[in-house]
Amino acid sequence: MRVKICGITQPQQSLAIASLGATALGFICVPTSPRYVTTSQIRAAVAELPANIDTIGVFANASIPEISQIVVDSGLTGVQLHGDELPDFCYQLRQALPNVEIIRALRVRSLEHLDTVADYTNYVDTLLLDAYHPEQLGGTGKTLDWTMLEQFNPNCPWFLAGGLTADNIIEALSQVNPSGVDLSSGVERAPGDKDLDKVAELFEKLGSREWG
Ligand SMILES: O=C(O)c1ccccc1N[C@@H]1O[C@H](COP(=O)(O)O)[C@@H](O)[C@H]1O
Repeated sequence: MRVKICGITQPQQSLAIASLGATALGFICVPTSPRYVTTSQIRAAVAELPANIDTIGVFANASIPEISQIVVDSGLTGVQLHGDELPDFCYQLRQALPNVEIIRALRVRSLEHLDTVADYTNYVDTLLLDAYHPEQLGGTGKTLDWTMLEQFNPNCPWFLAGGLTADNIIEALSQVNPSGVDLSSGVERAPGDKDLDKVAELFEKLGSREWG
């Protein structure tokens, strides 16, 4: 299972979190976020990491030239679109960045909202489901109603996100069957400052689940 730890702001933490077992690290490129990092901070973190770690830039309603510039300058392997980006935007981004993973994050308000997922699956590599919050785009610590996702089985891989922690990850995965999980505030001391003990506990829980 892919495990993405998002909202990294400190290069030394990115290496430590990768060593603990993360398969992907996320860097917030949304200027209003308390976890925002600049292109040069991302480049410094990416340079420290082994090549098998996916490095994902998180954007919200940025333009294709802006996203492309940051991806090229920092060496990111993927882009997470966390705003109101439409399927055509994902298609255009794919043309601009053909070798970069495109993850469309959907902030799910209701079961009906899940119907929009089918509009995206032809244009993205991966989906990500996050909880809806009326004032914040992400990193809210709010969980989704997992029972709503019991039958969720899109035509592409998907991450479960939203309020996941070492304490609730096993319960979440007993109800839904994602290709990966994505955690941010649930493994932090403060926004952007990851708690390595919580990250280690997360991987212990995930490891014990894999071995039954
Ligand atoms: O973390 C942020 O500050 C952020 C800002 C703008 C868009 C997305 C953001 N984070 C994403 O939110 C989800 C869930 O976070 P949490 O585990 O509930 O804290 C995650 O995918 C982050 O990438």
